[in-house]
Amino acid sequence: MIKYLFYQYSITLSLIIEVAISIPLSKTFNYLCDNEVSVGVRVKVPLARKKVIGIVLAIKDKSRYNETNFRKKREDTLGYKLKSVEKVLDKIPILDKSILDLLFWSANYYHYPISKVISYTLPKNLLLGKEAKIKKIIDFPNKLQQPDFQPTDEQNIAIEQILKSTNQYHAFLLHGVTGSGKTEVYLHIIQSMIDQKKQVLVLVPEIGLTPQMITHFKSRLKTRVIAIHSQLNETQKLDAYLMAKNGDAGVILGTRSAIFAPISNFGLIIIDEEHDNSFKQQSSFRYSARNLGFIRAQQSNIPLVLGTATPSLELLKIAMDKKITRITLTKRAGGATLPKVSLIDMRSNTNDALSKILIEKIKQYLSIDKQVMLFINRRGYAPIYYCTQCNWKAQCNHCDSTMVYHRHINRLKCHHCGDEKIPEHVCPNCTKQSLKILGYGTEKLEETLYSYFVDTPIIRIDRDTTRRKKSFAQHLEQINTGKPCIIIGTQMLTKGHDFSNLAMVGILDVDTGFLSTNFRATEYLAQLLIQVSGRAGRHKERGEVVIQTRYPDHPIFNFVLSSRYTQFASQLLKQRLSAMMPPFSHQALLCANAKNKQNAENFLHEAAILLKSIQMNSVEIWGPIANTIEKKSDYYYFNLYLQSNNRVTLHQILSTFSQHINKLKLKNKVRWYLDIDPIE
Ligand SMILES: Nc1ncnc2c1ncn2[C@@H]1O[C@H](COP(=O)(O)OP(=O)(O)OP(=O)(O)O)[C@@H](O)[C@H]1O
Ligand SMILES: [Zn+2]
Repeated sequence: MIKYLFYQYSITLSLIIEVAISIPLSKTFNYLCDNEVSVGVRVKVPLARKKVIGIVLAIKDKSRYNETNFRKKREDTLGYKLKSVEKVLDKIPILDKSILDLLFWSANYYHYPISKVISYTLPKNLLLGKEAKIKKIIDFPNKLQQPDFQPTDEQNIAIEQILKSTNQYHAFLLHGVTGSGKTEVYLHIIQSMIDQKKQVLVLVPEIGLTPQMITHFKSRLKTRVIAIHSQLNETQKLDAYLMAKNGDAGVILGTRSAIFAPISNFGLIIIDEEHDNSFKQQSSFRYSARNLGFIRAQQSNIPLVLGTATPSLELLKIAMDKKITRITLTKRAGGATLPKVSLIDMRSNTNDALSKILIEKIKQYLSIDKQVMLFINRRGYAPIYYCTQCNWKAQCNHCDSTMVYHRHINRLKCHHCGDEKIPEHVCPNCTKQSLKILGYGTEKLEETLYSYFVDTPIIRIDRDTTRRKKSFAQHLEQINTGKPCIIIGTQMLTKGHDFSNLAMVGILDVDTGFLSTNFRATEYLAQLLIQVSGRAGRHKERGEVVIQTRYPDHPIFNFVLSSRYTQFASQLLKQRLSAMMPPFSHQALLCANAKNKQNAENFLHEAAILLKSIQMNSVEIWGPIANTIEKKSDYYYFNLYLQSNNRVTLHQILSTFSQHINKLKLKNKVRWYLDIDPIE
């Protein structure tokens, strides 16, 4: 009798639930569940012969079962027999409604399966079924340290204006010149949120910026500050996730993936260095954390502040359209002025990395105990290893690219696939002993500088010298002592850093930016030049910037020399408008790659035919076109571009396409992906 009652009880509670499982499958699965269950909790379910963890996405049938329709309901729409959930792992949902809304929105917009979106955004330990419990809570309270200055008038206006719009969606572009003290504005608005018991999410582009930003925030804010980024171990990741979720952390600071952090009492989102490309993920789930910032702020009905000295054309356009409020900080804080910028014409200079004028200037600044930074965006010793007799070049066997010589390991390395080899001694083509290196990378620059400045510390910061976990932080510490030194910096050093004794910046090699086929290259170059220049002279004495170039007549320099980024950007916007390119139109990219070149290209031909058959006026299709680097790691890459003035139409065509993609004959012979709002 007892058994019978139990049986009946469980029948009356059986529900059909939809579950997302973190396996590389795009679809979701239906299960029967006999227990109380809510959307967003984890469940353990049978799949094939395994037991796996999944997240409940929906309760599909709320009507409870009775014996008459019991048999019918145990099958799903395709007639498959449903299996039962083995265990419900959580009482409180791991993903609450607000975060699920964001994940569904993202899956839909990026045409990426919801199960994969979830497994990308959830800490691994949760996906493995571990208990949702904090192991080590971050220390609090912090030792506070107030600054010895008051906000400037411009900063005060910015703070007031933003604080007027709390408790509602409102997007602000905080456009402040380099060194204008945007961080100070952030700190004031964050503290005001904390006082109202709200949590704040802060996104920064570069992982290297997080430790110093965390220290700075901890010294100023009366709240627990936590970091979310890829260098945390799995326990730390779970702890951070849960501290954000349960409200223990007042500030959640992280790189792009932190946009998916669960936040219970959301008050504000800040995205620093909004223009930076690292907010767009360039593999698997190709989302833009900056664009999702807008969606998340709208869904949570809170303000969004995007700060930068060099706004992206996207943001300048929506500022023109009055969809975002632009606030400007026109002066450097604390009395500093913008640096003096000059050009050095390198056309008469042969192959030397450093012009004589630049070497003289470095000497001058070091002699008055200042620091100097040289920017070069190429790591390794030399980018080309070639034969002076027959012009043979060391190429990667797997990619369409030359191999870069790295002296400290005496290897040629491919920067695309990571392949390495010992350099040949004789030319493999003409067998002569006439092999040489050409060009400069950070390693060779370091060596050259040593020959001129024997006693000066040289700090090289690139991916090779910062591979170890704490090495970047150690280098920064050394710079922050303020002692005279020469810093060799790559892209990693361009953003956000505030070195108080850095007086001069030399920009050695940006000319490759003029040769790029990407229509955004000039925009990026202008941003890079202004950002790198912006590291000089941020405190008191005016700094100096010297740019070496073989294209001194390029119009971009007119603007950069006089720090007129906005005017330059408006010109670029006009060009984009007349060509109807983004941000005046919307793009998507279908990329296919395969070991067999023909398959990759033909798959896109098939795809183009399918897309054209969907009949959407106003969507243009171009391609297939071979990728700029056609072969990477033995795979051939081809692109098909879709463009439309109407975002909705573009997404409709992509949805229909996704539903019919199984019809494409070559589908299983290629790897393919969709990239929405591509930037490369
Ligand atoms: N009101 C102020 N008075 C004096 N100094 C200030 C003031 N506000 C900020 N500063 C100082 O000015 C320097 C630059 O500030 P911050 O790093 O925030 O600039 P930023 O706007 O983020 O620049 P970038 O875009 O180049 O990163 C910092 O050293 C900061 O302490
Ligand atoms: Zn390679």
